Amino acid sequence: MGCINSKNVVARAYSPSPGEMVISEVVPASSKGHSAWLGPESKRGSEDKFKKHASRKSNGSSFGFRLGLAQRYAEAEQNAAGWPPWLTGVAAEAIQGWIPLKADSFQKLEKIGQGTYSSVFRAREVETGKMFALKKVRFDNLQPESIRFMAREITILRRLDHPNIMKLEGIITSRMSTSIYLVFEYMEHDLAGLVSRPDIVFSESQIKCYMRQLLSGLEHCHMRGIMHRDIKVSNILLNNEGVLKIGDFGLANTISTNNKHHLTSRVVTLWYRPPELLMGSTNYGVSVDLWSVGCVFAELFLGKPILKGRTEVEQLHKIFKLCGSPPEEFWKKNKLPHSTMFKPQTNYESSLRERCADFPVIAVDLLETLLSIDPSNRGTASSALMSEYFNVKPYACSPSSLPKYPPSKEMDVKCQEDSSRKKSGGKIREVATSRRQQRRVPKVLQDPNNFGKSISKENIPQNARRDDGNAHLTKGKGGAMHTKPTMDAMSETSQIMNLANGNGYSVPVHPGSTNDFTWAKRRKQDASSTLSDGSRSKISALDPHFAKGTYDLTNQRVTMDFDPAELINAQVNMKSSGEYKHMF
Ligand SMILES: Nc1ncnc2c1ncn2[C@@H]1O[C@H](COP(=O)(O)OP(=O)(O)OP(=O)(O)O)[C@@H](O)[C@H]1O
Repeated sequence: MGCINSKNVVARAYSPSPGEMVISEVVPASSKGHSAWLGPESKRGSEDKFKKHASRKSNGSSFGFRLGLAQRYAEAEQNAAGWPPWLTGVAAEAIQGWIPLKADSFQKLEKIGQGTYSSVFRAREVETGKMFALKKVRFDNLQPESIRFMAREITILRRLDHPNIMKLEGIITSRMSTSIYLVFEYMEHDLAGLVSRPDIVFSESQIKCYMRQLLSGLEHCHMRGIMHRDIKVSNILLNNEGVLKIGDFGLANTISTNNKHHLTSRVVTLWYRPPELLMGSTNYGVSVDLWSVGCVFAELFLGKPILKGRTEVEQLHKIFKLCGSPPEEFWKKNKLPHSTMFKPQTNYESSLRERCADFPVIAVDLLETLLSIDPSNRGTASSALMSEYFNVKPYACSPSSLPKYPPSKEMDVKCQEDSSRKKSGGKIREVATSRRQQRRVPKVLQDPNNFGKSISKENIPQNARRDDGNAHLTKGKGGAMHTKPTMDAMSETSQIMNLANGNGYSVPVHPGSTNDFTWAKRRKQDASSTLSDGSRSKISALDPHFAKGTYDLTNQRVTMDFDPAELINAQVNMKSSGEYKHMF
């Protein structure tokens, strides 16, 4: 093993062929360079050793022993490179061939993004002055499943290499650290920020330009066997050169080719979630992303989300009203877990063409395909790119001709909304308070350790709440009130537990909502309600039951048996221990 000095090195993954696990190389950041690195040589050394062990014909136990030794050797090598043992111990493949970047190589600037389970900061690389985005991912380093879940985002990002996919430049951590920052190129905007600006109206050729880039990035993901599972405007980033990149692979997963593996249906942010997931499908494919792309496409024209449900029931109701309720064959063919519960008694005709009367007809043709209730009718990213929409005038403009906007992010929009709310004062606060009270009543959380036993939000220990310590109900982008992440994650967990346990289905119903989904309300089996911020994804490494319902990249079933409240507790403690305070 060579001398290792991680200072000022960047870790880059080479372009693997489709489906191949990434083996990466590490190169010095600059010609001024710093000493040796854990480069191909040293990696090759360990691989050769491994092969030697593996190729020798020996009995099973001896092979297992040697394999264990090889893994330990690789782990020790990674620890020596500066990776923390809690990471190398459970997710060595995610960081294979890379060296951690050092925190003091970056000057942390302002916060530019607040995801449900991450905070994103703008940062300047000290040596080059170049801007980067640092995403601090929340997870619990004491829980292997939580680490593995977080590492999955890294492994997936390293599998991808395309101009329209956010590139992972490196990872900041250290042997002593309990946290991780993912280092990305800095992007000035996200599509949520641009779409919600009233002064920005996209032209047809601009929309085509964005859509072409979005579909190209997605085509690459799908061809590499990855489904994103959280396509939405705030996960679509843009730089000042007009280049669009798909970001946030926190919920991404590999495509299950043989349909043997059950995937979780608790993915994709509500407003962008396809009907099959709302109805509990567990053997879906890349078409879930195409539905979300359809929602984004419509939002580019409308300037606001096309399907803004406040609950899962309402979301599905809105979908059927817009796209038409599916024919009888659909229900027979798809056999979705909750179809009997969600099958509407009234048949709806599609109202998409009326609703999109102002869009170009050719755009609605593509939109109709993407927003097909039946996933098999949505086509693929490649077929969308080849559709007539892109082959008629006005053609897509070139990215470089797109106007330059002042930095606009989802977070900026939220801040503006917050400050204008504050300015407008008491009246709105009153309304908000009464809405909050209204919502608090039915919000009952299932104790994940005790099926059927309900615990109210107020009973959740203070220190199990998220470190931002904000009020638990805030106003979302679209104005809908929503619960804060911990509550979301825990309520999500309880629902998953309900389903997994065959406890029936807690149909989420918005109090006082007047939608005509009475058939769903009638089937409600308890008072639980999932009130979501439809613009936020909700599952993460802090939600063990998400991991439970999904597969890691080695297709191993993930099992977990710990209490999410404890897990969150542990994380709060970890944060307050201050080990990392010196860093930023
Ligand atoms: N490379 C980047 N450059 C600039 N801003 C970024 C970058 N990556 C993320 N952001 C900003 O941070 C926000 C949150 O990032 P991201 O979606 O990766 O986090 P998340 O926790 O998964 O969010 P969510 O819960 O909304 O899915 C983005 O919407 C975007 O505004």
